[in-house]
Amino acid sequence: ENEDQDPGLLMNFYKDSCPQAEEVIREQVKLLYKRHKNTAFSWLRNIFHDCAVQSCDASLLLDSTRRSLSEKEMDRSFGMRNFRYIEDIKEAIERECPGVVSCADILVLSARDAIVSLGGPFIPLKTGRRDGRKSRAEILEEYLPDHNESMTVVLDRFAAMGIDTPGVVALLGAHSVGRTHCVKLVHRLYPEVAPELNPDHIPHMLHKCPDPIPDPKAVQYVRNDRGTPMILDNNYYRNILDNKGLLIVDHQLATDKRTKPYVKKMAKSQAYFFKEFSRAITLLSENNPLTGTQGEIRKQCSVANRLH
Ligand code: HEM
Ligand SMILES: [Ca+2]
Ligand SMILES: [Ca+2]
Repeated sequence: ENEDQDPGLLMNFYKDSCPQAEEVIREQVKLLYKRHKNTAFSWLRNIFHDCAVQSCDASLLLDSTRRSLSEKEMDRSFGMRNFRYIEDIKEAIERECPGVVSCADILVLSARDAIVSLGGPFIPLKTGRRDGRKSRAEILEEYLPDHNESMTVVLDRFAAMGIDTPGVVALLGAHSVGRTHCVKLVHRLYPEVAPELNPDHIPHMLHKCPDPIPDPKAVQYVRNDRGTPMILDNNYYRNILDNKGLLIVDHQLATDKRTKPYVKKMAKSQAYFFKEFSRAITLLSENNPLTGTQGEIRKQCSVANRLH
């Protein structure tokens, strides 16, 4: 193993080994989006949950085994969905170039293409990531903030990846699409409604989450952005300034004096939001990857390769 020959991440890493790789992923993401719009939310959430937990190494995609618990089973991953469709993308790629393109790169590029499907910016991203061999479930909570985390902790966790305050504010803009299940919200509604919540938003939240202890099997949720639920735009910032943020972390983003100035700026300018979002997604996507001869190219995204 010669470390000097590892070029690390590169633009179009597969240009010789699998020239059609990025195109195949783009087509698959588009096809899946046509059939199931919410796949795009999942690809966007995946890049956070994989890359922020130590490395963009597709550890998130591994299923539980007899020996180890999957990251997907952890409470922080609550509500994550559509993992089986990542395998469809992987299978399409394997048909073209078997054993060449990592699940880690598929995860990152599917997020990139999902952002475009949702009306967000096109973000050029490097490739060349390799797949990790183990779940990081046991350390996941050290990296992923909880929904009611303090802004100090949130900013610290992102700063450790080189993502600054405007970058964090922009990334949380991902909550301009998708949904939040009632289990993550009822503590703001019962026994008393959180006083900071906008009174115009409360009846809707109570209607969607009528039980203080939601049945974990019932799919009860509130859309993150009632205005433009399917579009990645700066409406999220207007919502949170209007006290319509669903999670405590969303609300704090609009009130903490470190983040509020950027929230206001992004609420005013979609262009500024997109610029900061693109920069922060790039940093997130390059967090501590495995490259060169590290890790492996998984055959199937949900299981590590068998060693002989
Ligand atoms: C402090 C950081 C964050 C916290 C605490 C957080 C927490 C959450 C929670 C609790 C949900 C609701 C899950 C559910 O009930 O189904 C959610 C949804 C979502 N999050 Fe985050 N999040 C954070 C940052 C991010 C980032 C950085 C991204 C992407 C760049 C992201 C993308 C999403 C998306 C797209 C959804 C909707 C998923 C769907 O509808 O399937 N989040 N988040
Ligand atoms: Ca990971
Ligand atoms: Ca929106």
